[in-house]
This record gives sequence, structure tokens and C-alpha cells, in this order.
Amino acid sequence: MTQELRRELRAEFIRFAHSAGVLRFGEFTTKAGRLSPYFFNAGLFNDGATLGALAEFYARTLLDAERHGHVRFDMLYGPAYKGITLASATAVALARKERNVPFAFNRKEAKDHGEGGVLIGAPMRGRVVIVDDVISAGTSVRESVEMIRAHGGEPVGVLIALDRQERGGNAENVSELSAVQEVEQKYGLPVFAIAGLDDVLTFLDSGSEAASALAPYRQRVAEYRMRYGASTS
Ligand SMILES: O=P(O)(O)OC[C@H]1O[C@H](OP(=O)(O)OP(=O)(O)O)[C@H](O)[C@@H]1O
Ligand SMILES: O=C(O)c1cc(=O)[nH]c(=O)[nH]1
Repeated sequence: MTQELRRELRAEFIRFAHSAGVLRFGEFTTKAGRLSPYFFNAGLFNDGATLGALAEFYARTLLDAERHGHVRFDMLYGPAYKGITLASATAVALARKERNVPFAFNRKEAKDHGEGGVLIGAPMRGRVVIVDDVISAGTSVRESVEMIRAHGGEPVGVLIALDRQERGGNAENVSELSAVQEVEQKYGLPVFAIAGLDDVLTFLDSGSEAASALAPYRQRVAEYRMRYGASTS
């Protein structure tokens, strides 16, 4: 995919997330306790058509990373709960693109009867990409890395929907790196995001009808980035 196509994919994704009501503007408190003028709630990709469309964006982003030599992968892993549908749907989208790979996911609580255990799906082996919606403090990635390694796989990357491109910490204390950068540094894993905060701002500046209706939020999102934004991500 060329730079231009990649840019268009990101713009398309933001328009899609906004029209699906997943990307919203207003006043929201993030997990870190920051008052954010926008929020991305992937739990609202909650019908077949939107989940299918989302999976198509994940698949295209991952295959593009692979084509550019940024990752080689054998299977997907989705951390419970939201990651379960995300990894499963992405596996379906990949198969439709002639790239059929196995996938697995975990139970939050181990099952002590029947087949037992915490993992469901394909046996964990080879190079594994973690599929999730967002990274906040990095807890889900840390647990996923541990889970994959403990079961014989090798984590090789993380695929997320939106990179908020903001520095770690909380409302008052702001650390140097973003959550995504911390994951990249701590685990040596590349993180591939379908889109990021930059693309949210590009969308708000696009002059489209949808963006015009959101004009009051443009300044607030820019101010939020000034305050918490990471240098690059
Ligand atoms: O980087 P972190 O601080 O881990 O935050 C990100 C994780 O938090 C959310 O899931 P959550 O743990 O709330 O579980 P859910 O999928 O069951 O909603 C989200 O889906 C990520 O998995
Ligand atoms: O950090 C968070 O709490 C967070 C932000 C966001 O936009 N979406 C999300 O699911 N969590």
C-alpha cells in the first residue's frame, strides 16, 4: 500500500468509526482519569456489518505491515473479552484475502471442567499477533505476552484500532512515552494501529458535513493533544 492509500485507509476508518457511533466527541473520562474530548468505544461495533467492516480494516493494516516487512506472523491472539471478537473477525477477514491463519483467545477465569484451561482456539505456536482495540496502561498487552509465551508461542506484534498517541501517566503526571511507545520499548513489539489521534484531527479539519457539525470539538481535541500528546508514536 502506498503512503497515499494508507492515509486514505486511516481517513476512511475514522469516518467509519464516527458514523458507527464508536468514535464520539463530548466529555469523557479515560481509564487514566483524564478528561478527554473524544472517546473510542469499540464495544459499539456490535452488529455483523460493522464488526465485519472493522475486521477488514484490521486485516488490511496487518497485511500492509507484513508486505512492508514490519512483521511476519503465523496466528492471532485476542485478549478477553473484546479481543475475542476482534481477533476472530480479523481471522475471517484475513481468510477472505487468501491468508487463512489460526486464532486463539483466553478465558478471564480458568475453567476446571470439560476441556479446562484458559485458552480457547488453535494451539499456541509460531509467531503471534495480539489483536485488541486500544492500549491504555498496557496491562492487556503484558498479560497477553505472558499468556502467549507460557503456551509456547512467540509474540511478534500488536494490532489495535486506535492509537490515542498520548503520553502515559494520569491527569496531572504525564510521562515521556505514550502507552504504545512503552509497549514497543518494553517488549520490543511493534504496534500497528489502523488510525491515531492525528487522523482524528485530520477528520475534524476535513470540512466534511460530519466534521462541520463537530467544529466545537476541534479546538478541544487540539488542546488535549497539546497537553497530553506524545511526540511521535
Ligand atoms: O492497556 P490496558 O490498560 O490493559 O487497557 C486496554 C484494555 O482495556 C480494555 O479491555 P478491558 O481490560 O477493560 O476488558 P474487556 O475487553 O473485557 O472490556 C481494552 O479492550 C483493552 O484490552
Ligand atoms: O484510555 C481509555 O480509557 C480509553 C480511551 C478510549 O478512547 N477508548 C477506550 O476504550 N479506552
